[in-house]
Amino acid sequence: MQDLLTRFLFPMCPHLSLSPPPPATLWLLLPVCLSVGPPPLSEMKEKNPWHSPVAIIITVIGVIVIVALVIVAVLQNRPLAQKYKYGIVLDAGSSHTALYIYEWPAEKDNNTGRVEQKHSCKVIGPGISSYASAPQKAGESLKACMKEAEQWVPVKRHPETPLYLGATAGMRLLNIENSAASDKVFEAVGEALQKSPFSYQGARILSGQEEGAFGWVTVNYLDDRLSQGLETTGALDLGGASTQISFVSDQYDGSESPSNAVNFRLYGNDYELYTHSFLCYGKDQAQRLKLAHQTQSGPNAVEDPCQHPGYNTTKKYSVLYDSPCVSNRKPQGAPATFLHTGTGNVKQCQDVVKNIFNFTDCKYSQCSFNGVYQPSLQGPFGAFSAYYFVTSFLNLTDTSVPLEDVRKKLERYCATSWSQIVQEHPGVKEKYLAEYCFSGTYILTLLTEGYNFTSESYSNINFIKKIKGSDAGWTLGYMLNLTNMIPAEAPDSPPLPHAGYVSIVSICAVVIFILLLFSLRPLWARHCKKQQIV
Ligand SMILES: O=c1[nH]cnc2c1ncn2[C@@H]1O[C@H](COP(=O)(O)OP(=O)(O)O)[C@@H](O)[C@H]1O
Ligand SMILES: [Ca+2]
Repeated sequence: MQDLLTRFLFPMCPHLSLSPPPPATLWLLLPVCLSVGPPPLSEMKEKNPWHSPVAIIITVIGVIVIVALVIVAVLQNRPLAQKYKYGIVLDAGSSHTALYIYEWPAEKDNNTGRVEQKHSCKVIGPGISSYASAPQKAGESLKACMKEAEQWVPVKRHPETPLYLGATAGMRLLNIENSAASDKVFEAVGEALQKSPFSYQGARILSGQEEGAFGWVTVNYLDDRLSQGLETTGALDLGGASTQISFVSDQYDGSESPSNAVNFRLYGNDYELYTHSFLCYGKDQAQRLKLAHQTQSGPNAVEDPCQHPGYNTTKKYSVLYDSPCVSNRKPQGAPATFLHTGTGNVKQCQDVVKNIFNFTDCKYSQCSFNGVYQPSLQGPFGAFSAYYFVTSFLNLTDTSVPLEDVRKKLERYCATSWSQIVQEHPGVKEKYLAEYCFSGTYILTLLTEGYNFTSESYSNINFIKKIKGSDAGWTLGYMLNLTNMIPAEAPDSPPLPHAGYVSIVSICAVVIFILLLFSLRPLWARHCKKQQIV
């Protein structure tokens, strides 16, 4: 460009200098060149054309315009001090409650992948359904985490921050068992949350379908699959009282078993999701189902292949049967307690676990278990919550390891004596330690026999806890839905990023300026000639 100027424009005004100026000053000389004609020959020696008022004014204006253009371009593109919005969701699960704080840039709500988990807080104590006989305590238990949330959300954002509480299978079961008690727990929890400075939006029980579908939304949102219209990931959630499976299958259009269909239109794409929640098939209730089955044959003692050899505990029948999942199976004339001992045999454990599933009744073209329709599995799956806790403890999260090797590893673990297990894991709660052998076996049985994962499709499962720093679970999907943060249609975006737009406008301005100079060239040539003649 500068070369062009030197070769074509500068010679137009030979009166300005005998030799071309350095390239950097060429641009500044242009307006001067244009504004001042060559002075009469008589004046050439005494009057410097640079001192003409018109030249000075035009030079100053030119410089101001260029500087303004650069400032505008720079200011427009500087990273803005980001403002954030917040949302809080309490996951009132059967075993415990957890609080999640989400954060997203205030101006860009609609952009996918923008909402992130800022903080989480684990409520001390059991799940809210365990407070049926003392509901006030359910409300009190949340206070510490609510105080923590007040520290994490900036004070000026408190009144506009929505706060939701969603309860899952623990409260579903309490509601079945004693709906008055469940109402009282919600009352107490509502009272406690209303006292917080946040915008409390209510507490309710999620349906199993919602729990499954919002888990699927979370996983796919965090993976940016929804906004980009990519193939989706299925979601497998294992809780304490229920378990969910959700995925998109080409085979499923909702016509067979419509009750399993959830339809979404997200970012301009339609999704027909298959989802099912199995109440009582979370790992804690599944353990009860299994024990209920085992106690049928001999009510005084249970020799359990799913417990480690040397495990020996006395358990209360009243505790085991205190759940609608098993309450109708209590053996007649059962004693108050039974002796629970371990033999540590995975193959036998698998057989006992299989007893809690019904694989025979199916009125559809195909089923998972208990007569529930399930289309053929498709695509990758993210398995979270207790799927992750158990497989990570057992070092079984690597699904590229053949299923046979996974089973062998589990066999060795279960056959280890209880005293050795306790000794090797001093920091792990005994409640969890006592159940990993069962939970590992249950997970493998549920996946392979229940959902029909094969040795090949098993490797499509990813055991995950977090995706890009946010926990996998239903809470984020629930909040995105309630705050309308995922648009049904893809948001229109400008064809060019801002920096590109500014650059192109600047280049165009310069090109137009140069073309203008070229078009004026003959005029100037004539003008210069005239001056010389005079
Ligand atoms: O560190 C852990 N190790 C093993 N299991 C865990 C750990 N933390 C949580 N869990 C289990 O994860 C499950 C979480 O279930 P949740 O309380 O969400 O029930 P829900 O989803 O059925 O309502 C429970 O079975 C709980 O015992
Ligand atoms: Ca859960």
